[in-house]
Amino acid sequence: MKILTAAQTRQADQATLREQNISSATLMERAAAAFTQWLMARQSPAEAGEVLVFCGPGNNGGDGLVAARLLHGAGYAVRVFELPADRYSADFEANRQRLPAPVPISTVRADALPAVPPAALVIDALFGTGLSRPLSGLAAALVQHLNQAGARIVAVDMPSGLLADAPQPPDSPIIRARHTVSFELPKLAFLLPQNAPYVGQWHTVPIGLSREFQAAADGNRYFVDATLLAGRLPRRAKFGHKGTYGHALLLAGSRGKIGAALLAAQACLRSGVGLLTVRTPAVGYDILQTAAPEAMALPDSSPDYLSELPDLKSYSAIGIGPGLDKADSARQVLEKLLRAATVPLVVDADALNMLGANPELLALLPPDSILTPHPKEFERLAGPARDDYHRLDLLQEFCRAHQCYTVLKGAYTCLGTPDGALYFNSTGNPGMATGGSGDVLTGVLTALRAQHLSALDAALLGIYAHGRAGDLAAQHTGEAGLVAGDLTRFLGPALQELTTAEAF
Ligand SMILES: NC(=O)C1=CN([C@@H]2O[C@H](COP(=O)(O)OP(=O)(O)OC[C@H]3O[C@@H](n4cnc5c(N)ncnc54)[C@H](O)[C@@H]3O)[C@@H](O)[C@H]2O)[C@@H](O)CC1
Ligand SMILES: [K+]
Repeated sequence: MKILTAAQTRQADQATLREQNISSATLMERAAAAFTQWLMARQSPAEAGEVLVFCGPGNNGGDGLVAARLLHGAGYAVRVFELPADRYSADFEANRQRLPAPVPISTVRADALPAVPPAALVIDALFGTGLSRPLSGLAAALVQHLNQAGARIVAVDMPSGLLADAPQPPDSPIIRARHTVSFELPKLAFLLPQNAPYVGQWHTVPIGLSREFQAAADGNRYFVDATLLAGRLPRRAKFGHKGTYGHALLLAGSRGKIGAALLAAQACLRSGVGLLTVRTPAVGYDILQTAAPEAMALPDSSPDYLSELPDLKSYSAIGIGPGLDKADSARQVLEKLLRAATVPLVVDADALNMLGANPELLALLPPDSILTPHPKEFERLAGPARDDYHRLDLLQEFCRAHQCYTVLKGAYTCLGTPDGALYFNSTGNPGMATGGSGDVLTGVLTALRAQHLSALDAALLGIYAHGRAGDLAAQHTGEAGLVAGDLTRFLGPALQELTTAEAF
């Protein structure tokens, strides 16, 4: 799905009203009802305790007023507090009128901020996508007051004070929500680590926003879900043979890091490749032949580090990096590979660090290569980022400048493309923050590229299936117990879920 900006969200709102011939009040009722249902499914009136709804002057506040009415109707103990303002939105005014008389409503005053018991449930409906600048004055004081109260906060659409798609100055007052319940689509802000203390866990609830508008909207930021991947992974052909599914080469491993080569190899084998050859230093030969008998091993003459580039003519894709170490001989192998390769490359780990240390090599990257840095490796490639937003700018610039695909690994792994698009992955869990996870990803991506998928399809399917394998594995191991080898076991089911169904 697309990630819309705050301005586009407003336009989507208007398009929905026109398309469905409904009033803005109806859409607000629908949105607030979806929010309320989400809340009621998780907190009974007894569990919620006193529900304090804080409303700003716009439509976010209007959502809060509708939620207050619906919660009161369902037996929750509700109080409403509104921010003083010169002007309230029309739908705010209308819903203030509709608030049932037993629900107390008061105006927030700077000299007497309302008491917020720690056991209360706070609904933050102060500001949503209409926020145009950091909060100041009474709104800022109220946000700080609410954050300090220690009560559970559930934010409507956005934690108030956070901008949907732009950074704000450090120390701007922002609600620290435990949950943020947003409408239809996630906001860019939710996907960046620096905003996690404010957003808490985020959820989306459907409100029937115009599909046509979403499909046609300009923009190059996407949230990678199963719908976006539909049709990208073909079924295997009945009369296919191992030659149909490509021959991958992995250049990986060094003494003490043969495990990285092995994990990449196992992941590659589990991702549908027809044939796999692994080039390791001689120390890896017996290990690979024993632990991954399906792969062919092609040992280097050097015992501990790669030193020679093998003949490349048999391979349909090549992955380099896992466990390589920073030996000079391995750097020379990388350079020779960059000069010689005519097939897609996947570049990871120490191979990326070598590119960072020798930026002139970046010019040799074959077009449509996929790079898979974590943020530290990316910093070595593209320089330091001021914040998470600036890192995305650097990612776009880097991919454009080097005409490559870059998978910036993290909680919402972000794929940058040569044309400047950003794709945020939706799968995965913190259990995957463990040694070897990245080696597995390199194996998956190399396998998908070897099978002649485009760089975009391979990268999207690869990051999603890798995270999904992590989610399936964690159902068995828990997050803390997850090791990278578990991922390889669940790649098959993860890819199967994505495989295009046979048309009738
Ligand atoms: N787009 C959608 O799909 C829907 C949006 N709805 C709600 O409408 C919200 C957007 O409503 P609005 O556009 O009215 O915007 P908001 O309610 O987010 O805020 C706008 C109000 O805040 C004031 N304001 C903005 N920045 C401020 C600042 N820094 N300090 C003090 N005041 C400030 C504005 O003057 C205006 O009065 C969404 O977040 C959502 O909660 C729903 O009701 C219906 C569906
Ligand atoms: K809010």
